[in-house]
Amino acid sequence: MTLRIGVIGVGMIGQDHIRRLTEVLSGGRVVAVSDVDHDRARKIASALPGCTSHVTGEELIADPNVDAVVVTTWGPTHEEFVLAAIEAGKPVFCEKPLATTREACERIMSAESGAGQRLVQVGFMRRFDASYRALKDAVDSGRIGAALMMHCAHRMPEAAPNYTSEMAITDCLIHEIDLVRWLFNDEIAAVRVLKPRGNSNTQEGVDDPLFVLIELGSGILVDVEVSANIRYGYDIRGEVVGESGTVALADNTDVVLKQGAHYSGRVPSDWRERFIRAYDIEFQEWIDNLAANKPPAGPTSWDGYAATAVADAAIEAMRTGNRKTVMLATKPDFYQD
Ligand SMILES: NC(=O)c1ccc[n+]([C@@H]2O[C@H](COP(=O)([O-])OP(=O)(O)OC[C@H]3O[C@@H](n4cnc5c(N)ncnc54)[C@H](O)[C@@H]3O)[C@@H](O)[C@H]2O)c1
Ligand SMILES: O[C@H]1[C@H](O)[C@@H](O)[C@H](O)[C@@H](O)[C@H]1O
Repeated sequence: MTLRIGVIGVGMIGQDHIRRLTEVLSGGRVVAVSDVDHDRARKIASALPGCTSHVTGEELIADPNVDAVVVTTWGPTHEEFVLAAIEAGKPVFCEKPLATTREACERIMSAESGAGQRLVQVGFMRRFDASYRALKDAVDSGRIGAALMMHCAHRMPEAAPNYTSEMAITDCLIHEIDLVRWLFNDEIAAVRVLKPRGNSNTQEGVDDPLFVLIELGSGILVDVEVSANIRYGYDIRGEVVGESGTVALADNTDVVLKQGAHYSGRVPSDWRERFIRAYDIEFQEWIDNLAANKPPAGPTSWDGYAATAVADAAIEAMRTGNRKTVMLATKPDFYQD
């Protein structure tokens, strides 16, 4: 059976996901699209066989030909579409963030648990990345002893013109927030945000880079550099320091060139290149689970909530310069593994 998928929001990542669902993966087909930019939606639909363009996301969700929904609109609009999909009883894959406030995430969790079935998966694709999975295997194997610290870097070559200091947290750091919760199977207890000397490549009024210190419940400390305008490429780094060894993500280059007494490799140009396989695996597993009538097995609404709650705390920490404790609700039984 082919899963008939509707995509709401056909901008950069929406189009990239449509490409993979159409050209790379099996078992799914994009049958409907929608975007506030109606012309863009119509254009995308006309290039896909048997695809309808809907004027609103709600119309798309109500379309009886749509079995499952992908939400790739701007963050503040995610809540309404995720809630509408839950209301319609349709599985929904929502790009990060699940929603932009913790209250909105709570409303989603309450609607989903009220519906009595897991319908939501959040697009934290690093959990599906081969390098991060190998990093987790190494940590879980105990070969480096207990993990004590982690150093991360989230480096982008050039921020979009609408980039703000808050987006460094809600759009970028949110990946590390989810990642360390998953990697160490623990919740984040507190966060601090420091502002190093500013990068002169960055727009006036934007704090870039940021240096973030995350404390996990177990006492593991994680530092994250978020650099939005580092020019040389899109570079995602991570090294876990254990009691008797370290394990780090390797550089993602296919070859190392040695020439003229130098060696070099490729640095990805953006997230599409760096995580291309992770997104493929994320979506193939999502389709396969739904086709087998199983609930989605990726990041849940609880994960989306926890990440947004930590991001809220980090924004407050950035504003005040102080350490901010993270207050999480009790994890509902519905989301216990
Ligand atoms: N997981 C990742 O690595 C990753 C990468 C990029 C983007 N994202 C997330 O995906 C989402 C989209 O990002 P993007 O870079 O594609 O942005 P984008 O601006 O390129 O595309 C967003 C699209 O949504 C449309 N849209 C906005 N509000 C809408 C609404 N109410 N109804 C219908 N359409 C609407 C816009 O017109 C636009 O076409 C964001 O939440 C972003 O954080 C995740
Ligand atoms: O929206 C993008 C995307 O989520 C990328 O994965 C992340 O590295 C970028 O920082 C962010 O701006």
